Amino acid sequence: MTRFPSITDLRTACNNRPNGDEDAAQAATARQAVLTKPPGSLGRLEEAAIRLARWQGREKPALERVHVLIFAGSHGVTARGVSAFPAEVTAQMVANFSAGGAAINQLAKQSGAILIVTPLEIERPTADFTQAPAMDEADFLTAVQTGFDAVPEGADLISLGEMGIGNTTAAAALAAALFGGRGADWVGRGTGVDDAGLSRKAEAVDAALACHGEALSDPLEALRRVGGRELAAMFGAALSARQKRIPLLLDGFVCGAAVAPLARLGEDGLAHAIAGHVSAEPGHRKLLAELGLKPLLDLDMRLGEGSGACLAINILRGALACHNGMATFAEAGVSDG
Ligand SMILES: Cc1cc2ncn([C@H]3O[C@H](COP(=O)(O)O)[C@@H](O)[C@H]3O)c2cc1C
Ligand SMILES: O=C(O)c1cccnc1
Repeated sequence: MTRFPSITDLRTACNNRPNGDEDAAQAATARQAVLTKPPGSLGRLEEAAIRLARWQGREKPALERVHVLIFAGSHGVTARGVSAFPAEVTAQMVANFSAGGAAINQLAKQSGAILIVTPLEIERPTADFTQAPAMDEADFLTAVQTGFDAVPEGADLISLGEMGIGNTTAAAALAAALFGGRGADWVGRGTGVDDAGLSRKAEAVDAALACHGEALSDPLEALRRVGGRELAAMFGAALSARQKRIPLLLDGFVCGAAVAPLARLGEDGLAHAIAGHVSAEPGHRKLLAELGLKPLLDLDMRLGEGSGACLAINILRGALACHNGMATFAEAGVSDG
């Protein structure tokens, strides 16, 4: 069992990044070339099937055990008026998830996935990161460990998501820490703040950058100082999926920012990840460009909860239905040009 009693242990674990199965990827690539269609005509569905093959370690991947993991956390930065909704909504939405009433409940059911919601001390907000680190080391490591442990051995796919009022501001601060720029370059309207709210978000990010300074050049420190518990948990889950060689489906801006430290710790850090969608939060498109990821869907969604990723499971199912079920030119007696 992997444990992170200290940041040093976590740092060491982050260097354990097994590669995918190149033989399985080669076999899947060869199979795509002989299926009854013009080469490349299924576009990015072909790429997706090959990526699933690489990380599941088999020529014909499956999506039987798909887990949607949602993490929830509360944010001290909400005191700065950075969300259109009050901080209590986080706990209220966690109750709504349990009752089955949220968008993610419907989408998880519809996509044939198992939904697991993990609240991370939602009654205890992080510190306001414009003035102090959001989490102390123990708090941070507990959140990362919780996310790490939430990934089951033998899953076919892990799809990530979050709930946490104020967390688009944390995501913007983290993106600025990791990729440069100021608050105004990364903030968006989140739940729907007005122009004054948008300015307060940019100011909060700039204040955080000034407060933490050089410490933010370390990706793990950036996540601890300006992230949040649910972001740390998503990071832990992404690391765990990598170590278990399970493909990972990413949601929107908050999810993307949370796992981005893995890409900063090593160039191939997110090699097992697929971007489910691009959210309407403007920073997300920039973030995906920085990460070199192309989203499967672009539907102007800006909900979070893992909703965009969960919808994209259906696209992956389509990709695999073709990849696994189609006849080859030889089998069907179709002339292959
Ligand atoms: C009812 C409701 C349900 C949600 N589900 C996800 N979010 C999303 O909105 C929040 C981030 O936006 P901001 O940074 O503006 O607070 C996160 O909780 C995110 O998951 C929701 C927000 C609300 C209000
Ligand atoms: O893209 C996201 O992750 C997002 C956007 C708006 C609100 N919550 C999350």
